[in-house]
Amino acid sequence: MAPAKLDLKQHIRHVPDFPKPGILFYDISTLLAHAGAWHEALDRLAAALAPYQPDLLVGIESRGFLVAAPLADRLGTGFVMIRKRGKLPGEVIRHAYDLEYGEDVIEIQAEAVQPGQRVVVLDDLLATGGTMAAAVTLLEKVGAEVAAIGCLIELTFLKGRERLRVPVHALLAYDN
Ligand SMILES: O=P(O)(O)OC[C@H]1O[C@H](OP(=O)(O)OP(=O)(O)O)[C@H](O)[C@@H]1O
Ligand SMILES: Nc1ncnc2[nH]cnc12
Repeated sequence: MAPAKLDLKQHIRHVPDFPKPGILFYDISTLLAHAGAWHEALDRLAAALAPYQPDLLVGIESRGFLVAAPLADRLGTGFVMIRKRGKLPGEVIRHAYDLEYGEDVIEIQAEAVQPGQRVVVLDDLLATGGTMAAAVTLLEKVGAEVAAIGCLIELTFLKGRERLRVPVHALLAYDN
């Protein structure tokens, strides 16, 4: 008999009312802290994303770095950071996007991606999709071909996927 598949959801901690009242926070710290579960999560994401044959993996600050960097090593690709305003040295390309109140700015180093390179973008969690949609727009601005998106967790009830025009691979889905 094949061994039972590891239930990765058992390694996600749910923290009510963080960072504000009414928000249920899906904490990946417990997954990262468990060597076997983290290894398995990376294995599964690597298997889902390898077929896109990316030249580069892109991680979104900050928890996206934790996913993208080890995965890039697995897939034998380079790793590129998308960071919040003012964190990256040298020439940067930026994209400003609207939040519920105000705006946010993300940046990438101007030379990080060559026009036409295939990239896969990673984050820990897809909620409203605002962060990921902004990252895709920024990558398109620098001429990248965004082949796919990967994340550990998708909050399906927020319908973030509907804002994205590229295939999305989420390891774990939560509908509330
Ligand atoms: O789909 P969205 O509604 O845009 O939300 C998802 C984003 O929110 C969280 O990042 P956060 O801004 O909390 O930054 P962090 O990774 O540095 O904690 C998460 O890591 C995603 O990047
Ligand atoms: N509910 C949530 N849990 C963890 N990270 C998040 N980022 C956006 N929403 C989140």
